[in-house]
Amino acid sequence: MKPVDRHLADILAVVRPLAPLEVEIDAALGAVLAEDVVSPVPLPPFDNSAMDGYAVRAEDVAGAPVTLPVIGDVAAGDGGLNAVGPGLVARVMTGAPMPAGADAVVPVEWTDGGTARVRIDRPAPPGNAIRRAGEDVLAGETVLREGARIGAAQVGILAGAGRRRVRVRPRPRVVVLSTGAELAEPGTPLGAGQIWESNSFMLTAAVREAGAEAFRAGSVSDDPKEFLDVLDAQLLRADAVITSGGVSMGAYEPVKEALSPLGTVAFEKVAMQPGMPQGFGVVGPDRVPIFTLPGNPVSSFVSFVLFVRPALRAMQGLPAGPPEAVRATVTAPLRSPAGKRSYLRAVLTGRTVAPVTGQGSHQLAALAAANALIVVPEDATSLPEGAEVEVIPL
Ligand SMILES: Nc1nc2c(c(=O)[nH]1)N[C@H]1C(S)=C(S)[C@@H](COP(=O)(O)OP(=O)(O)OC[C@H]3O[C@@H](n4cnc5c(N)ncnc54)[C@H](O)[C@@H]3O)O[C@H]1N2
Ligand code: MOO
Repeated sequence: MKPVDRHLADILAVVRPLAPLEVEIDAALGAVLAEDVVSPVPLPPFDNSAMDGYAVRAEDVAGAPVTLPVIGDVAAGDGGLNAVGPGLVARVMTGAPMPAGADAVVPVEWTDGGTARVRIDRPAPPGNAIRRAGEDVLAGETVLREGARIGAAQVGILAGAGRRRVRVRPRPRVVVLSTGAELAEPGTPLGAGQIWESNSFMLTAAVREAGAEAFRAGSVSDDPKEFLDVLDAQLLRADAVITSGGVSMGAYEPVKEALSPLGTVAFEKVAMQPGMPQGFGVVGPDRVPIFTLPGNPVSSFVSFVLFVRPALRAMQGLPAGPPEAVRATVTAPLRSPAGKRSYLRAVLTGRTVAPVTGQGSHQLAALAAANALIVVPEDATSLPEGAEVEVIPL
């Protein structure tokens, strides 16, 4: 059987980062930056008041209480300003440029709030309540680096640094397709021998959690011809395809039957539990990567975490490799098949990890109750309670 690490390496050798493109910052959320972003000006661009109050010369209010004449108002957005001469003050608002001559702001709470003359009750030291030009960012300073995921705060600084468009790697568009004659759409009644279709919903959600865009193409029955037709129609909008089911040893394995003759998708047994039957390759004229995951829901999910998520990271230009793991002490003895790496569903709490009840690869409720996978190495068939194990947080 093929080692897990080699299967991932084979996948990462094929997938490529998507070509960068320029988008409006409105549309950049969730994408990965494909350039360093530099601010053309200092931020803030000018010295300005941090509070509503009065721009003063600190030396004039050192002996407060004092009463001084107010020469006028400076609002946020005001341009041409009068200088504040000795013994004079100007009323200023938060964000307003500091008038020349003034070197401190007295908050309105420290005054009687006067508009022609103002009584100032407390002294303000030089620099009080002033936000200096360049205090956040210097002119020419890099505010975001290539490879950063763009979240709300990153959209904020793009706009704040005056950018309207930005170069990003787009979110990969991933088509998700389930196969199986037994599958009924959730929300419809179950017929004899049917189960509700869960994998396409779960994998679509997993794709979105991984920062990519997902299109759920629903499920097709066990007819390889129908599978190929649907795949063909979906390829137009796909940077990658994920299928579930139809890849093991049964009499009706539409995915394997349809794709094997192409010669571009390899179906292999990977030394892992769950998730042994795996397929990966490329399809269509654009050689779109396709992941054919096993149909058992837990197998599908674990395969996504181990193989598809790293590939989607690589397509976004992010560092890609095996999922990050931590070490923890296990609260119960563990068993694992010889020669396979097991990924047991578990609850990780601090530095201890407890396997959940229900380790079958059909036991989706147990997966939903878990927040981590315990990794049991290929050469271990059992581990005692208290053993230190590797754990992948989910
Ligand atoms: N004789 C053998 N039988 C099986 C082997 C084997 O090596 N020899 N491998 C087993 C393993 S391991 C797995 S995993 C499964 C993989 O099978 P397939 O990928 O072909 O998937 P199916 O047969 O279509 O389905 C398996 C199982 O999962 C349920 N399923 C499938 N799709 C969905 C879906 N979208 N939503 C919910 N549940 C789904 C399906 O009903 C089956 O119960 O093969 C073993 N057999
Ligand atoms: O890969 Mo299967 O997951 O062992 O049930």
